[in-house]
Amino acid sequence: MKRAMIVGGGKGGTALLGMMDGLDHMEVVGLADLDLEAEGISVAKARGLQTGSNAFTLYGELFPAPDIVFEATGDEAVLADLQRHVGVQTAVVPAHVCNLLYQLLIGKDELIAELSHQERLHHTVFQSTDDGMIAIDGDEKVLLFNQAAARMTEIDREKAIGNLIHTVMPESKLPRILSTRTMEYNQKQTFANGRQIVTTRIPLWIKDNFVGALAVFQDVTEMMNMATKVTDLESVQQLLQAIIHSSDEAISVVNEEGEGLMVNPAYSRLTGLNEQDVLGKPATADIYEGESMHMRALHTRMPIRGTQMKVGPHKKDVIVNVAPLLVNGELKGSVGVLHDVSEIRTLTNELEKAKQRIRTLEAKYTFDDIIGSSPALSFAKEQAFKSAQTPVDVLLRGQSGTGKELFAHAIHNESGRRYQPFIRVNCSALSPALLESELFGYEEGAFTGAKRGGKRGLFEEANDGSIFLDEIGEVPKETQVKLLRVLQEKEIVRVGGTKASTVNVRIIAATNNHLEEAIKRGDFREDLFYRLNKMPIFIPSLQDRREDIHELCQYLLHKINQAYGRSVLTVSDQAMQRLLAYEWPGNVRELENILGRAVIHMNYPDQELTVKHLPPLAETDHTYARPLHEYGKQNGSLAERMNAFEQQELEVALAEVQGNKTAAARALGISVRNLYYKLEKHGIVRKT
Ligand SMILES: Nc1ncnc2c1ncn2[C@@H]1O[C@H](COP(=O)(O)OP(=O)(O)OP(=O)(O)O)[C@@H](O)[C@H]1O
Repeated sequence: MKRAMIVGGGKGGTALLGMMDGLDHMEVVGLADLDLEAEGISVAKARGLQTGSNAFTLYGELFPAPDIVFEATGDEAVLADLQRHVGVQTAVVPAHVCNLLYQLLIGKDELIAELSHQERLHHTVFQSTDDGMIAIDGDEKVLLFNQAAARMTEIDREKAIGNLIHTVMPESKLPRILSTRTMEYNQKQTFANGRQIVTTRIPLWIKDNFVGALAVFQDVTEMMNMATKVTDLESVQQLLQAIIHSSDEAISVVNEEGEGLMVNPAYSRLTGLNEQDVLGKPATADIYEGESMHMRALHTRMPIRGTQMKVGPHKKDVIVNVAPLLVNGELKGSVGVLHDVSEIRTLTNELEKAKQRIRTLEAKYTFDDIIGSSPALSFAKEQAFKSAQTPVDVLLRGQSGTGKELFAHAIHNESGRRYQPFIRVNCSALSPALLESELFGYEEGAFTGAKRGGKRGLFEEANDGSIFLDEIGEVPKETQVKLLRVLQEKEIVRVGGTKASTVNVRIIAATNNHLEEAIKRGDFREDLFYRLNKMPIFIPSLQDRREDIHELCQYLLHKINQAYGRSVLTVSDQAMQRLLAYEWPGNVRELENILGRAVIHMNYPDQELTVKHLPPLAETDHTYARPLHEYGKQNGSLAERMNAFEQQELEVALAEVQGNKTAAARALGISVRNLYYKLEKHGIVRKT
């Protein structure tokens, strides 16, 4: 058995020590190394071998002396000296052989032990962590694939381990680390199944040896989704804020505690308070006078509308609407909208003005709406049309329902005052006292119940426009004086007042009364009559213009169809005969009523109005423009027949000259006075 000594306690020496364990013919007796802490020294000591830092010393101490000295990559010069002085056999083991030996004998075991140790450690860590971990060796084989990795990649662990990473996970970037050997921190990656991860890729070194690469990663899919949602929420919030900010309504929002959360620029403009003054402050911060409606809304969880209060340093009068903010039934705060009362006042004034303008539009008819082309009606229209062009006051005379109001509208609309007010007053509909205060207005305190500040009268309201005094014959005598004053002086005096004020109003009066008789009875002032009667226009009664009945029927049926949603187009010949034969004491209004009633009696799809639809009409003796020869066939005394003839002649003569009495009297060869007498006798005046 040969005795050997090893010089060098590094990897080479350690490797030689291990290798010689298995040799039968050689025994290691000592190991020298300058570094007494070297690995080989520790192993040698553990085996009870002699050790030392100096090869010469150790050689001398070893007895019997060794037969051979091995230099394991140590100092070859030392070895040569040793051989020369001591005469011992020496051998140099080259460095790469030493490394190989180490790898083979010790390093490999150690690596395996290390790996298995690490694997155990890793196994515990790997499997218990939520982080995914994948490790590959230098050949790209999967060494580690923990449960979290399997869950995130949806790849079976058993199928992954031992296989090449790119066959298991083609998208893996770990092979890159094998070539770069550089760590990659927090890299974003998307797996084949769509899950998003953030991974850190680590090169694996064991001692100086590069052995593979490890990836440690977290699934951030949920986080990314959350982040998107948060971003969405943020943009919704931004959108809401932008809406609130762009609103012209003053808005304030408080949280569930009643602390200011948001106000918009309109709020600041109205209250004079900015964000710093209210945000995070109690809801009462902006109130100068009144109770906080925010707090009440939060307390009651009910909206509150129309509360008046004063806000801000300028004590602005506002009306507040507040509503609680409930999200899924949970109270989140309250939102308030403030309205400037002064703005509301302005709006009210505007509304009043608009109302007045609408009232002027109440003069809705024009001459085109006056239907009929009979000479009598055409004459009246002509007169009215002409007078419309002048400022003259007009007196419309005619039976009830002949269209006097229609004429009044048409005159106003044809005049230069068409864009100014048109006020209609029915003088018979108001009590004498009320009529006077309505027409002329009153001063404050004029009577009990008079409004503070007094009230404008209708003449004042109609200033620059026209006033239509319907049923002028019904005006009480006391008021007639005042009317005369307006007509003559264009001045009014309010009830209870003394001061006269000027008005610029055209008067269009109407009556179906025989005013001349009223004068005789003392009921109507003569001076007023003559003043009004400067421009009288006689509207012919319907029985005096039966030729218009056809045209009127068409027009009125159209009007009724529109009102009742019907489509009646014609009147049968027989029904028309009936209508033509009737006396029409109620004139066009009565015709409209009769047709309306008939249409109601018709079945829905019927388009022709026949006799059966007509309500009973009182037959009349007055036949219109009956041919002369037919008079001979009439019954009655000569006086009666002459009477009827005279009436017929008067009517024809009047119609031919469009109601002009002077012309009619001339045509008949009688005086105007006599004509009036005869018209009166036959009741024709009342009708025209
Ligand atoms: N020529 C006409 N063309 C069309 N409709 C007419 C005509 N005349 C009268 N009417 C209609 O007959 C109805 C009565 O007319 P209006 O009120 O003008 O008569 P009036 O003479 O003022 O009556 P009253 O003296 O009773 O106030 C209204 O519906 C009106 O539209």
